[in-house]
Amino acid sequence: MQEDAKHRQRAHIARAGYRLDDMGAPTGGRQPDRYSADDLEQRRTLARPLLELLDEDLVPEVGAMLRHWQCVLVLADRDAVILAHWGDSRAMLPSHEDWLLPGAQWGEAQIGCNAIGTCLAEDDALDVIGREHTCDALHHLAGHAVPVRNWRGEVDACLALLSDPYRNRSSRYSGLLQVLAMRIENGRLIAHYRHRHFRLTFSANRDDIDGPRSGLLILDEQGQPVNGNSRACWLLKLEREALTGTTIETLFDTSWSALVAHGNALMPLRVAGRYHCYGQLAAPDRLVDAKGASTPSPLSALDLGDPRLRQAILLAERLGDRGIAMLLYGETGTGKEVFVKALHAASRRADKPLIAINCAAIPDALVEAELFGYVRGAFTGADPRGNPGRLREAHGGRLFLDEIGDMPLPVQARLLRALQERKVTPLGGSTAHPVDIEVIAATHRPLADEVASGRFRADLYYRLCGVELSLPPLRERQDIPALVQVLLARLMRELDLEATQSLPPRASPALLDWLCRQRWPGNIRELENVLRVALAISDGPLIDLQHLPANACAPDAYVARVPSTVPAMPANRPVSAPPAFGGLRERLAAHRGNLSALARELGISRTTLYKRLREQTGVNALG
Ligand SMILES: Nc1ncnc2c1ncn2[C@@H]1O[C@H](COP(=O)(O)OP(=O)(O)OP(=O)(O)O)[C@@H](O)[C@H]1O
Repeated sequence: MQEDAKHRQRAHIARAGYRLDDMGAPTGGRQPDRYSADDLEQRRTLARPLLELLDEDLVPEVGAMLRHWQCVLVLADRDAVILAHWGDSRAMLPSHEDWLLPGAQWGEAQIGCNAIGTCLAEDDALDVIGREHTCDALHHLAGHAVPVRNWRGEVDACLALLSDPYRNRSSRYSGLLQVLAMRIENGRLIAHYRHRHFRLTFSANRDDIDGPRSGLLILDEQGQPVNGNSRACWLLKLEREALTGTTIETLFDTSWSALVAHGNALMPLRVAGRYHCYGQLAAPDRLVDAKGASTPSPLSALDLGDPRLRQAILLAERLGDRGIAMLLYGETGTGKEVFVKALHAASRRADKPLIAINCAAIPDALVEAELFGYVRGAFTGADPRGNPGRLREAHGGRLFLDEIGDMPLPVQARLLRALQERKVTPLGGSTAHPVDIEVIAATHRPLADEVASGRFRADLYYRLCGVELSLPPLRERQDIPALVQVLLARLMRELDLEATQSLPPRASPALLDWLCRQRWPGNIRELENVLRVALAISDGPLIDLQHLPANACAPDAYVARVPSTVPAMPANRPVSAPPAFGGLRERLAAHRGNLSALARELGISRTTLYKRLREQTGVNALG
């Protein structure tokens, strides 16, 4: 086994030599190149969950060990760029200090054979000691590195321990790195699947079933394996991709129902008739939740690092269950609906209905019936069976009144009464039905202005506005790189590219820079559309400027879609800056009246488009 490891190690270093011969190996003692502060910031933003996991959980546990061993723990990203380091930098020669600064590039192309760059090139754990380094400046260094995997099993970072070769304790360093890498891989898998999937951990050692060295399989609700950690693949002698083609029965000589019947108790298993082990099943958090255990809020999943969005999330988390009406501000496409769904899912009413009504999308004459319902035969054209209305449908749960500013004045008076009395009387009826609902309303324009101009009732405004939350426009968000990554991962699933593309899509630094500088009148919806096309055009995992759709390619043309007079947003107060949608009727004609196609082109929702058409032309675009 040890011989095997030595052989692999020699093979890695030999292959590095061939690669470097091809590239023209750098030698000497020059300082490593460093990325600019902006680029580094983007890289650190993308790696934020990983950095937090290390900072908050792992490093505090191993910090004493690092000090005792006088070594430095280093995290580098997929491109071998140093993101952070911890520990005792006395392990390094003083002349090495710059080599550890965040942004330093340890790729083979930059500094030749070294633990970090070569580990990432080989996708395998590796030691590079003393003179095995290409650069003489590193001859007084011992490096040990392991690849770090994401939930898909792909290497997206590298952890290394660096020390003085005379203090080097190779086997201990490698052991520690392996445990850290396994904990990271397991943590990322669990975080990704925890809400909807079962987790089966298995190990020959019953006392170590919770340990990082146990196999971990992710199973869907029918018990079908969908993913697993590297250890599970090794124990089951399967490639990760092959897991989805197996069943519990073939893997463990037991049935899914037998596993479920054991609940979360430890149970003996046999790995495909070969050897005995122990297994333990954990239910999805969604199911555990129902039994009262606490899980992270789905709202916090929206927090990618923007301070204003974080403030809205914190407020919503604190006040979501206190019966306080909330008024949500945000331009079109900033994610108001996504936010409300997450808020509801995070609240105590999560298993009760969330009923949404878009006041802008319903003809004025029907809003009242839609909200309050009607009895049989209340008016011509009504459903002969009557209709309970949206307020009663939301009973026990939450009512989301989107585009509240468009609610007709007479309906506002009725809504106020219903909210105060907590009772609803359907149109044409005489019985008042009690309703218990939380209310959240959303608007893209300041409701206070609507009140001042007499288009919105002041008393209803105060009733709805227990607390104001605002979602920042995309152009002001500070977490665009992280959001791009989230959107790319989702679009990859949506476009079904997972089967054909093994690496997760990644935006190039140039593209991220460009995306961060746009005005985005259609906000996240528009960004999503641009990325959807770019992902479809690109034929590999790296999405770059040349993959942008034609209308976005020329940055000037793209920015010019929004007049330069668009006012800057005040820091804390979201004000709608409606994009310039001139010539809508002509554009609609060009799409042969297809509203969805035009909405897609403009990066706005169909509802917003419909409203803009009404505002511009005074004509009902649908009719
Ligand atoms: N945090 C997020 N992560 C990923 N996608 C998001 C996020 N927020 C919004 N989106 C996406 O952006 C698009 C617009 O979101 P949403 O419909 O919630 O915005 P909105 O503010 O309600 O828009 P409108 O006012 O036009 O109805 C959707 O496709 C949604 O999936």
